[in-house]
Amino acid sequence: MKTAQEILNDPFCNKGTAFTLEERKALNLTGALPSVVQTLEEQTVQTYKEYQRKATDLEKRVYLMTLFNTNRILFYALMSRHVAEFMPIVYDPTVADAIRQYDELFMKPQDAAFLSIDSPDDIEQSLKNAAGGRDIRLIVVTDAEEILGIGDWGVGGVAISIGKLMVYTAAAGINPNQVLPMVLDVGTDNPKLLADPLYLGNRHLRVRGEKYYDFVDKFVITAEQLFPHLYLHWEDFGRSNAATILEKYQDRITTFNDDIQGTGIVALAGILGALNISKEKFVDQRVMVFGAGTAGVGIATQIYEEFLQQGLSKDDARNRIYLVDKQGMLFDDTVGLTDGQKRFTRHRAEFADATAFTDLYSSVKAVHPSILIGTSTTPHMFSEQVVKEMASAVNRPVIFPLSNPTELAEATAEDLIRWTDGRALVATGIPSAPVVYNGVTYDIGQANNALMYPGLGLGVIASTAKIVNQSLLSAAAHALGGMVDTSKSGAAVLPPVDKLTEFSEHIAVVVTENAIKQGITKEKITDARKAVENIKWQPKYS
Ligand SMILES: NC(=O)c1ccc[n+]([C@@H]2O[C@H](COP(=O)([O-])OP(=O)(O)OC[C@H]3O[C@@H](n4cnc5c(N)ncnc54)[C@H](O)[C@@H]3O)[C@@H](O)[C@H]2O)c1
Ligand SMILES: O=C(O)C[C@H](O)C(=O)O
Ligand SMILES: [Mn+2]
Repeated sequence: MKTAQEILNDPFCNKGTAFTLEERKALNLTGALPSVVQTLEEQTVQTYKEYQRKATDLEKRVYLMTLFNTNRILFYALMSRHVAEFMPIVYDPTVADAIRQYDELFMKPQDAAFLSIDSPDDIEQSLKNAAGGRDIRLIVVTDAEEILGIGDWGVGGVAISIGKLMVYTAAAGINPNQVLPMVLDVGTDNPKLLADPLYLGNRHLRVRGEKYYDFVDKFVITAEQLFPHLYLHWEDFGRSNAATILEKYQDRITTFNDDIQGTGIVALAGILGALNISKEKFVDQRVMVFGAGTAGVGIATQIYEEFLQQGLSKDDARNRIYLVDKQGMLFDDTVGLTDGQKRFTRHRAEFADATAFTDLYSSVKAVHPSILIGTSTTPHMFSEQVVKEMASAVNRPVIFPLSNPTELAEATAEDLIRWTDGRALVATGIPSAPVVYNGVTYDIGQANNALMYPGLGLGVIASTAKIVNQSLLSAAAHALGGMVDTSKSGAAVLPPVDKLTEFSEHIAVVVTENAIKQGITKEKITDARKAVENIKWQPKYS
């Protein structure tokens, strides 16, 4: 039998003051708690009051993490009542501050697994230790080379895995007893961390090449053996490794890259929502993606797939997509292209003066895209000049500055609405307040993969899908893209985050139906809605 201290210090079974008198007696907790017995509701009132007293977002976050480490049911009961308010605190953008200060703020590992490339023989035992005998169904793993847009943060990047999983549970009811946040500590190329005496990770440069891929492979094989029902989510890997890893595993195991695929489908959903409002046709759009890295190429891929689905030939689909990166517009003879970029390059012969397109403005001027997406990690690049040039040729320009966190966004929603005289259909990566312009209130959708991955994940797990393929991703994008209120002027292109739990469940059901239809489920599932409802976890004391 566990001691009082073991029970009260285990966030998975601690109820704190909600232990009834009978439970206290049976579990040897009598006298180990103040005498009043509270309900879960009363506990959420108390903790929310205390939360509101915290002065800064980082203090709020530290408080919530303490609650998370103390009583997981109470944490999720509270978060489920305040999803939209807590998202920017436990997740983006405040998670970026927590990652930058990981070593200074460190108190507890928050049930994460830390795998070190310096001791690959410890992988199995480390995973077992972190799982503690739990039946793990979902891992979010990062190697932290490209955290949001803030670069390499080494072992501290584990906080993004933890944050993503908090959203999985709060939004979609993924059972928190069945998840494992992880970091692959393969070193860091961040000179600040390498020189910091407080740094908690491996103090050497990133290991690359064969040794890195062998380590990743050993992790995947071991995790698949230990956890036979695993859904493996990759987060914030660097530009070259992210795509290589996804391509290696996506046809073999149930796996997903959030930055490539999650971002691709949320951007597509936002575009479908925008076109519902403008009443324009998808196949008529010209798309420019600025910042053609992991997310940018992922978005281009989903848009390309949608063009194909809507009847365009491969060539016609490609011809509607333009990538712009540091070199300017990407052509087939551009130096330093990634494999992903090569799929969407243009021919210089298409333009009279193609040598001139070395920046975003000249590229926009040449093409006049109807859709402009930013995943460049570079703030202010959607300048007044760029936006006005685009808007001079397009009636309802669709403009999504998606770089995170806040300070890296290519533009603010407010500027975009103002510069286009209210014509732009805008979504941003981080939450944006509504913009009031000329008497109209413009609600701004949040095109963050957090709108998609929880529902997709719930559907994948509920359906026991063997793989996450293009059909499943498209189904998820369409499930979300159809949910805009087109009747109201100034409507957002995506549904609001305070409806996240509702639409995540809808996405999950659609994904499950799709997996059943494709015949890619491991178990025989017939009723999609029931399968989803059956696995949804609720934050309630048993
Ligand atoms: N909203 C979302 O859901 C979401 C999802 C994923 C990524 N993102 C954001 O997108 C950004 C990129 O993430 P990533 O994982 O693709 O990173 P990445 O490093 O893979 O890609 C960034 C790309 O931008 C290019 N770039 C850098 N500076 C540039 C400049 N001045 N001009 C043009 N291109 C430039 C780089 O060369 C690279 O190709 C980040 O800020 C991230 O937070 C947002
Ligand atoms: O983490 C986010 O907010 C979205 C995305 O995965 C990113 O890397 O920016
Ligand atoms: Mn990410």
